[in-house]
Amino acid sequence: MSVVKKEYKRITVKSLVEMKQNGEKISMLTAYDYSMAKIVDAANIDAILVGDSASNVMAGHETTLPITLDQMIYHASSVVRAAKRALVVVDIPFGSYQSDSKEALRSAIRIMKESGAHAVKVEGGSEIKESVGRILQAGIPVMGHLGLTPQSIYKFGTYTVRAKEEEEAQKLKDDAKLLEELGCFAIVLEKIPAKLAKEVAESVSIPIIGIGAGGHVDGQVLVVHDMLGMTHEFHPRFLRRYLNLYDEMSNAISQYVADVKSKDFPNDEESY
Ligand SMILES: Nc1nc(=O)c2c([nH]1)NC[C@@H]1CN(c3ccc(C(=O)N[C@@H](CCC(=O)O)C(=O)O)cc3)CN21
Ligand SMILES: CC(C)C(=O)C(=O)O
Ligand SMILES: [Mg+2]
Repeated sequence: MSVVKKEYKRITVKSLVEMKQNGEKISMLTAYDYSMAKIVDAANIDAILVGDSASNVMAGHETTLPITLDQMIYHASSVVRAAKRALVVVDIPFGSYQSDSKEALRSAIRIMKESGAHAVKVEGGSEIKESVGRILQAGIPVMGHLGLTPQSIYKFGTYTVRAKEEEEAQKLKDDAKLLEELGCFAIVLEKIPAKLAKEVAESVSIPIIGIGAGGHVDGQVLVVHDMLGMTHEFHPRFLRRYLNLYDEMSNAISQYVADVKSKDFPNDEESY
């Protein structure tokens, strides 16, 4: 009997750029652990984001600020072991790239070396251009992130739609151009008007991946726990829920508790 090994064609940063050129939309979801990443990868997702939203979803923090570089590397290495096909992108966490470009490069190198991921993502535009440039010079692909940038939540105070006013919209457009010129392979645009996101997507040649940025961009990203309905208290307008896993899991776990209490579990067939 011959063992047929399943062949996967790895998605690369180049594949994503080609997908934009061919008008094929890019699908991206987060994952923070091996079991979830296995499922996401096997469903033919194009890219997996090891988001610093792990700070909220995995660790229960109020914001993305507390998660550390070591913790991101732990999540990323678990995801990399599962992902056979998807491109794996890792958020550099707050505090690991803002001080200076050397620190930024050191953080990016640690992520690439210790997790085996394929690219990093950073929040911001002109403020971090030296850091982005330096990481790119080392041969590490960088994804940008503009619009609602959760690592600077305390500067804004709210998670409302960004760049509704002309001045902020113009800065966002300039930042997108700058990130493209620096050599970023893609940009996430979070929670901005669809019209502005469309303009940006049409003005740059690198893929624009939206979350709450409308349908006229090159791809979409969501937090996987949100679209599966595990974070049932979170319901922004941009979120489409494909399952209500919170309810399904609650019911299953309640049933297990009841079965143990009533001595229904385990039965003879489940015993030795
Ligand atoms: N589970 C989860 N999903 C995410 O998409 C996500 C995280 N966590 N953590 C990091 C950031 C934070 N993000 C957010 C947070 C809040 C809204 C939001 O729309 N919140 C309110 C509205 C707030 C307002 O208008 O003032 C809402 O409608 O739920 C959007 C994206 C996106 N990221
Ligand atoms: C929401 C996405 C884009 C993200 O940055 C994250 O999950 O951390
Ligand atoms: Mg993030």
